[in-house]
Amino acid sequence: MEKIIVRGGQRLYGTVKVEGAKNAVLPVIAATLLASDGKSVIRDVPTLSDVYTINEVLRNLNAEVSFNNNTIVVDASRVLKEEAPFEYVRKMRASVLVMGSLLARNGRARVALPGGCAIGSRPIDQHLKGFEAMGAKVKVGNGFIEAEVDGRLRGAKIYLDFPSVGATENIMMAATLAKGTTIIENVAKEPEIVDLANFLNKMGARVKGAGTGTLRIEGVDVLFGADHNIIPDRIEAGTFMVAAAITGGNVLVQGAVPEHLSSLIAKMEEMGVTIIEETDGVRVIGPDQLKSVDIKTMPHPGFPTDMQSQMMALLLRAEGTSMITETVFENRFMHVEEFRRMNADIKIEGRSVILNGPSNLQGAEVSATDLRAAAALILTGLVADGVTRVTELKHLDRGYVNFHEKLAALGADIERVKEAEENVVEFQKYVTDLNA
Ligand SMILES: CC(=O)N[C@H]1[C@@H](OP(=O)(O)OP(=O)(O)OC[C@H]2O[C@@H](n3ccc(=O)[nH]c3=O)[C@H](O)[C@@H]2O)O[C@H](CO)[C@@H](O)[C@@H]1O
Ligand SMILES: C=C(OP(=O)(O)O)C(=O)O
Repeated sequence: MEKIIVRGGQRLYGTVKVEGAKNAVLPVIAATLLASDGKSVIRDVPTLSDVYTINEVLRNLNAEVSFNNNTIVVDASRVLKEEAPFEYVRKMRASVLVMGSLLARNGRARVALPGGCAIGSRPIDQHLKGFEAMGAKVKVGNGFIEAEVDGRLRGAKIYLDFPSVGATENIMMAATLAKGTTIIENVAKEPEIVDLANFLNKMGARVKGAGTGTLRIEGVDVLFGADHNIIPDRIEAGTFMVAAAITGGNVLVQGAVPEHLSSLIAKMEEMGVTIIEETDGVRVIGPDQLKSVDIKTMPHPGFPTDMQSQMMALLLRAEGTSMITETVFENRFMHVEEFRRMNADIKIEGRSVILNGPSNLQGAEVSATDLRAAAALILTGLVADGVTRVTELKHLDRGYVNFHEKLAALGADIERVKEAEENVVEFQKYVTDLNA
């Protein structure tokens, strides 16, 4: 088992570069299946386990995929298969995003039912409602969802009950090759939706309205491979912004796009953090004492749920009482118990968490409950007294490239070890301290 070991107490200084966005690249890779002619070239792709998983999904569907130097090339021009098995969907829920493309290209798709996960039940009823409105027959049974259409999908008017990111993406992809025009209302407005729409339009699709509440998609007969650069990862950027602020450091987060981060910037400024927009990114300077604030997660441009646990780490250090309310996922507070192990003064009340700060944080052995919780626990370790060991790093590797190395380059006392190596590392530290 691997662990990250953090020794608290170092302020972070320097520059960190943001990778391409996980949540943009996954739907873009799924969209490459729509091209029956030509290759797609996707650049600035982060080397994350989720990316390797979706590449495997595509290869199993008979697409040719190569991944070198942060660039993916996909040739989906051969006849595609139609099934994404449970082995992939279990590893990564975003595998369901191939459904819209497959249905549009093949007229049939079979994808394993995702099931619940550590942050909530996460149904996909809104995706399926969209496919049905476009003429597909959807059947759920034996752990699979099967969707089939006679001939081509047909343009339709669809209203989403909630601005679901995945449903917006899946239905948008399906609609690109439908006969006629599709209008989707109450759609998600996340920057990753805009990135996907831009890629689809480069492929020859006609998508309008991305970034607003309504999408209008005129179906076309054929789509072609296209060349595309993925947008910077706003959640990775936000995580390093919190790392700078929590340690009272001064860090330039290179590649961070301020317009994608406006709710986070506003909340951090309310807490007393200095944020400076520079030409190539965002500089974050942490104050000596953070102020408490209240936060409510919402669909974009509201405060992102994917920054909730990292902000919780920051609020543990703030003076006074703060409240965080989670409205996007019904069960995204699993990390609270782990924070408690680090002596956090924190309690759950329904869909909210109340924090009384600043907590006198202590290093402890903690377990990552999901991807962002993994990052949040490591951030807490940066300011806790003593040593923090974080396990279950498979979650971290889904969304962060070389997280501990990037933090170490900024001055953190952090390393990643296999369990057997840990004793050796501890011994080396002991000898170094003795000689100091
Ligand atoms: C790969 C990716 O991009 N993941 C992001 C995406 O996930 P994902 O696309 O799964 O998130 P959604 O926006 O779809 O889900 C938001 C809420 O809507 C509910 N819902 C969703 C679809 C549906 O058919 N029915 C339904 O009830 C979900 O259970 C959840 O409570 O957006 C989330 C919300 O910003 C982020 O946390 C994830 O990091
Ligand atoms: C919840 C997340 O991702 P996913 O939807 O892929 O589980 C996330 O990125 O924080």
